[in-house]
Amino acid sequence: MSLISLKDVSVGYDDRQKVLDHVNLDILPNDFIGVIGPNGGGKTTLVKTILKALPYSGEVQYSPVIGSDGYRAIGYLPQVSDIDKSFPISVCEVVLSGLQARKRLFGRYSAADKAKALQLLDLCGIESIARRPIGELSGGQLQRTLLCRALISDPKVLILDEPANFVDNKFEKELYAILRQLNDRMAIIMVSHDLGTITSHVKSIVCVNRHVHRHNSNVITPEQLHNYDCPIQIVSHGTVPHTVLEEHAD
Ligand SMILES: Nc1ncnc2c1ncn2[C@@H]1O[C@H](COP(=O)(O)OP(=O)(O)OP(=O)(O)O)[C@@H](O)[C@H]1O
Repeated sequence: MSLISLKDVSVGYDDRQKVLDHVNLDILPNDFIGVIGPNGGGKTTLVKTILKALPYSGEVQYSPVIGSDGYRAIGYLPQVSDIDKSFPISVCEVVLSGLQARKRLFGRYSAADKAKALQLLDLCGIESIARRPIGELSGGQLQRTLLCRALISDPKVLILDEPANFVDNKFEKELYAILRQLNDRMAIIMVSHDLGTITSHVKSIVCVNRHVHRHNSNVITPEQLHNYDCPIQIVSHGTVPHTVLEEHAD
């Protein structure tokens, strides 16, 4: 059964062309989806629509497991550039804020909540900076902090928007190992421009370029790439095999 179901969903920011056009997509338990597409193709818009954070037409249905507002059941790691680092709050407080409804920032936390936050910070290798204000963090430290915040409510769906931006190669490897473990108990949706890397970690691929196509495999064939309206560049890392595809016209 789907955890989240998008039915005939369209989104536009103004009267110009739709950014997402008649999208149908199901998110299933234990999915590990890589969301790829050209710059401006609508990947972040798709994620925000799944979170019901944007006006849309059509239906975004949450299963009873997710609840009516998705609060707690959907963990979200936004792009680091979306975060206001001038806000006077510590790393630990940011992580704990993942237990609050999105509209509230501060609340009372139990000793167990705080222990959980420290455990997650330890998992991500940043327990030593738990008290540091977020204004003093590097991009990679902030990224890890936001990952802990997304995980503290034990979500059923974890959504990551470009999680490997800013993190170093070492933590990127650790991150994928952590995600593999988490995938045993939660669906994961990961936006990335780095097609070569994500195809070796995800189970399925969703291509977004105004339209959305889901491929239930982590291998993309040249035929499937016809769904894009632009040339594709594939970047290879280390031992990840890469394929160079011809430019296609449509
Ligand atoms: N708040 C907004 N107001 C108006 N237009 C927007 C807004 N957010 C996004 N857009 C436009 O919607 C389109 C899709 O943007 P979106 O950020 O979803 O794409 P993306 O695939 O995530 O891009 P990128 O790979 O560059 O992060 C772009 O043309 C963008 O300019």
